[in-house]
Amino acid sequence: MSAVAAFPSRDPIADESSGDDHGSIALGPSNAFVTSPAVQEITERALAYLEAGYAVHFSGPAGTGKTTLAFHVAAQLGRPAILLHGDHEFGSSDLIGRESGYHKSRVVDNYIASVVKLEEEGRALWIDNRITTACRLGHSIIYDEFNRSKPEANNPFLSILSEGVLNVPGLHGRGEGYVNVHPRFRAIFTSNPAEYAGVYRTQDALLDRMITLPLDHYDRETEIAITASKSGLDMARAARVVDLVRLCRSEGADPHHPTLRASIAIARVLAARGGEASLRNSVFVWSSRDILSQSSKPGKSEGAISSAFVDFLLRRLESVGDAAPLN
Ligand SMILES: Nc1ncnc2c1ncn2[C@@H]1O[C@H](COP(=O)(O)OP(=O)(O)OP(=O)(O)O)[C@@H](O)[C@H]1O
Repeated sequence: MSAVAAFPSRDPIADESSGDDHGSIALGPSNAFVTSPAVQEITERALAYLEAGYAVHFSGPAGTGKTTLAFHVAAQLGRPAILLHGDHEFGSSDLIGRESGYHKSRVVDNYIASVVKLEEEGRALWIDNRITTACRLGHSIIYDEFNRSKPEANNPFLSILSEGVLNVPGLHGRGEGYVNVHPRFRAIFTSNPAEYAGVYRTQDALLDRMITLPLDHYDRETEIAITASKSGLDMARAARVVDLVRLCRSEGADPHHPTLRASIAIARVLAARGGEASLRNSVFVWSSRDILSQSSKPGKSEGAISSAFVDFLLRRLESVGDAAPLN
């Protein structure tokens, strides 16, 4: 376990700025962030691509640590970051900006007493949205679950990522129709697999403009370290919890459920209520049954995890004691 160390220091979101920067946040490292060889390796690959000027995309099933990793990597870039969550109601204007009202000014020129000149100027007001702000100021964008937005809403990224230019149609009339992307602008995307509910298939042209790093569930050691760090449970009991959840993934109908979130949830209950991670502790038994059966897909009987199945796995785990994990 010594290879897995907690990343020291402050909270992930250290500072929230306001004003012109449209909600950029200053990111710092988190006390609870766990780094392990697996986490370090993927972080280094992502940073290498970002530093070379590419956008990075973490794709993978739910609960594989994509969002947490995106924040961690963005923090290493040392720039303010803007967070966006994919949303099927987004249109491009939600990302790049929109007209907002009308600015009217009236000039009365009575410099020469006998001549009164009236000039009226009208101009639509433009409000930058988050992508435009990030492009102008060279901030980083974390676009979480970007494929929950309709593909056409994400079209502004096509020219940003290939030509370094953001096309802002609303500003065309006043000679500002294009924003040159600041050289320090970077984008980190995350996505869930296309077969998930509420997720759109991404246009190939956009995928072609980013470097995709597929994430899977972390190795056992990393999952134990994260579970212990997020719950406050000791490593030995966190290991039992993680073994149960991993066994459930490998023996159950869905290799992606339950996730690390279930390990963290069981571990938190155990940390709060106390007792060992064994069949002899009713807290461990009922929390495992409740949390693992919740983690099966709601409304779907196929792949559902029954209490009887959880009990069966608990007995298997008990039978090996502290011996090598079953999975
Ligand atoms: N390196 C890490 N250190 C500490 N906690 C972590 C780490 N990686 C993941 N976690 C924790 O694991 C859980 C799942 O991680 P996260 O939300 O990043 O996954 P995700 O892949 O983005 O999930 P989803 O696709 O469902 O949004 C969270 O509670 C998160 O805090």
